[in-house]
Amino acid sequence: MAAWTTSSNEALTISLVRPTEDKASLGEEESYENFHPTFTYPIYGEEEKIYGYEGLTIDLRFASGSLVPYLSVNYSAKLPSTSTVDDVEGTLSQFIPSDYLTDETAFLAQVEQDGTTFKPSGQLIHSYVRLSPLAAANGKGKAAANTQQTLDSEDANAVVYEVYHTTWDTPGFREYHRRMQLFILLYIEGGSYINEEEDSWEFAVLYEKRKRQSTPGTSTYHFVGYSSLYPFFHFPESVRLRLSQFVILPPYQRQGHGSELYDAIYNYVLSQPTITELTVEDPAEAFEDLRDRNDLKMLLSHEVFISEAFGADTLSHGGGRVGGVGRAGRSGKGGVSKSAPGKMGPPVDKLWAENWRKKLKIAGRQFQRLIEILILSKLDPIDPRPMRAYRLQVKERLYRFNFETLAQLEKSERLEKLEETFQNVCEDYQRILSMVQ
Ligand SMILES: CC(=O)SCCNC(=O)CCNC(=O)[C@H](O)C(C)(C)COP(=O)(O)OP(=O)(O)OC[C@H]1O[C@@H](n2cnc3c(N)ncnc32)[C@H](O)[C@@H]1OP(=O)(O)O
Repeated sequence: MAAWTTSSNEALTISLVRPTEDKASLGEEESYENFHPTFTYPIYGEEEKIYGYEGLTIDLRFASGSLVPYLSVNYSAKLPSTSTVDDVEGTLSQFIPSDYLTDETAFLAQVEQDGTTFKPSGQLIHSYVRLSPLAAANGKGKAAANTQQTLDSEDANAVVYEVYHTTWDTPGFREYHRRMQLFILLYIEGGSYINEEEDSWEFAVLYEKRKRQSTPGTSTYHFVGYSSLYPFFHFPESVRLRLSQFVILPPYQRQGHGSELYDAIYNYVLSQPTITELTVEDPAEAFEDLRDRNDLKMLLSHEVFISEAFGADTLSHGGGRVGGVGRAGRSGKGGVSKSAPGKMGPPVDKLWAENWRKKLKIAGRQFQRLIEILILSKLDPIDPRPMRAYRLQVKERLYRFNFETLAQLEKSERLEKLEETFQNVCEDYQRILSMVQ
């Protein structure tokens, strides 16, 4: 039986294919082809196994910009068709647009055409510049690599990345979304397709933009990842934007692109007067880390917030930073006297915190956690009074959050459980703090 059984995660390879000219300018370390999915259970079943083939390969390629798909299923031997032999192409085809290509020549022609015709649709909301992986590997522009923000987009070694905001009304976007949504199934545990009938969905799509050597002044675009966002309307006219799905494709992961996409969405939320809050639906652990890290960096670089939080002279002592972290900082020094005590306590001034939470449009529980993390970063563990106040503040939140479970326990058990949870939370906060150092 094992000989005829193949892991669907291993059999399926994904490629993002660029036009020949754009491929030629890539370095060896830049590979956008032949990577694997993390999950295929939504397609091939819980076991992620395909039965009935030997030497099975499922070659799923996408034109790197337009994401036009090409599918080719190959094998060295196949059992006679029975109900137990899987229909590899038939099964996968239910999850991709029906007009996928199976003719390689037609696909490669589409890829070449992409080079001159494909442009992202929607509204440009954010762009940033990175040193190209080739230049970084060759040690060019080392200084620029360390201070990405200062790299000029016109620099020959620069690659620009752009984030576009779209809705279903964006021309051509419905078709585009049908091509990219497969990545949600392949990379997000528990991910599923969103309902196209719901009109309100919004999206933020991230592209790499490369200059074309042969035609100065022109660029090609390559898909990096995206996020889907759902606005919940609240009476009378405010909106909570819920980040629902978020994916950066494997060749682009762990290079800071997820952080840029998240920041782009957050800044979009700040710029929209009707949106009051950014919330996140059921975040995966890796995404929680990304969110915590970016939210903390934002707070630490906010001079007014930090000076109010920890006292007016915090900044002059560099105290807004945790272990020396923090960007150049936001401008503005508002109304804090030199001797003003910090509002963080502990315990934190709740009214003050709630005003900042609203201003910064961060969801309630997330903001409470961020405040707790920041307080912990300043606490002297051997000073008993603030330690006690901190423990009570955190435990009060934990108690409310876990009320149903805790209320069923005996008092002594409850206290023990709360203390244990508190210790775990502090440990996790220390881990998060070490990520922003
Ligand atoms: C609500 C939801 O949808 S939850 C589901 C989230 N999505 C998924 O799980 C799908 C699969 N995973 C992914 O799509 C991605 O891995 C994400 C979204 C989780 C993270 O995106 P990434 O682009 O990899 O994140 P980013 O690069 O910004 O940060 C990740 C790491 O890269 C590091 N990093 C940041 N900037 C750079 C840089 N310039 N160069 C190198 N590494 C960097 C960070 O330190 C971080 O490392 P750490 O995780 O060890 O602390």
